[in-house]
Amino acid sequence: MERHQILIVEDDPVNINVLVGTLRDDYTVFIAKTKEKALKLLIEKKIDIVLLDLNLPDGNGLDICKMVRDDRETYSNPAIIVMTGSRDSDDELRSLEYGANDFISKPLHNQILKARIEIQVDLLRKTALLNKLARIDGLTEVANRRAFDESLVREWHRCKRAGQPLSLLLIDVDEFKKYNDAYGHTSGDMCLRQVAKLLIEVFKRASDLVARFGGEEFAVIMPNTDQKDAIALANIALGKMVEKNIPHQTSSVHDVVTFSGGLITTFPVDIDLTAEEIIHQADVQLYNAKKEGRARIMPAFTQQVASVF
Ligand SMILES: Nc1nc2c(ncn2[C@@H]2O[C@H](COP(=O)(O)OP(=O)(O)OP(=O)(O)O)[C@@H](O)[C@H]2O)c(=O)[nH]1
Repeated sequence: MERHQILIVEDDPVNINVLVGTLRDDYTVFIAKTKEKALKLLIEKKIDIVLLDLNLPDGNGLDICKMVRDDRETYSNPAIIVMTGSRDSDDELRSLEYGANDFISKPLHNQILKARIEIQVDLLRKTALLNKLARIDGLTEVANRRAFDESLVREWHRCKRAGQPLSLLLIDVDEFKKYNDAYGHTSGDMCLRQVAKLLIEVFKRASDLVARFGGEEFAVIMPNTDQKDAIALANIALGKMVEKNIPHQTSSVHDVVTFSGGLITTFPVDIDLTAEEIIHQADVQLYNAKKEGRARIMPAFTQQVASVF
């Protein structure tokens, strides 16, 4: 099971010793005795839980709460449990208002502290699972459109910064309406699952993303992939599709299921394209592939377009 990371923000050596002794067997523990060190660790490490003392030598612990909650891009977004010797209910209220998840009074009771931490860990696990499920297509179990949209924007920014090309392949199963009509919707579903499985097998780099783009359309984001490699991979996928030998007797293209692909490679990388424009250009190539007779990949470099939308 995943070992969670806890950051103890506390300057009292006695408290630190007690906390480390209580937690080190079950968690990876980091210690920050100042606000500054805590913020540094929250940038550098993926911290899951912060145990936060309010009175720190260089300021109030609640400043950390506020900064972390206001800037989720910079800091890891941990669960925060405020610990304080104060019995003041205003402190408790303010902690919660500043984004703390829980508040616990000192002196700490080890078992209660551990139980409170476990509640937060359980919530983190459930949230992570929900986030994952919200990005998966139920039928094919590849990334869904939402995950695709987020990934394309993120990867395109990253490739531009790194001066790398990005290739995008849009795939549409040929004459799929006829397939559904001939073999039934359930067979159609099974066919889409097989296409997804095949794409995952071909586009297997950790940075590649295979997604269901909609209906019988799939998309593959290939960061840091030039046109030559992207064409080669797309053609391997098409070859494997034919090899799968899924009968499609009513297709005018082939007697087995095939697909058409529109491929775009951003080149040069510094042009001012939006993610929507990249999709649009891949879609134009997909249209061309269909027009040219289907069961083929139509590649192109991106062209600067005046306005697409
Ligand atoms: N079985 C199944 N069919 C789907 C699903 N999503 C979309 N479709 C079907 O996919 C078909 C797409 O039809 P069209 O857009 O006309 O395209 P096509 O028949 O593939 O024709 P071309 O793209 O021109 O080759 C429609 O009949 C949709 O009902 C799905 O999840 N399961």
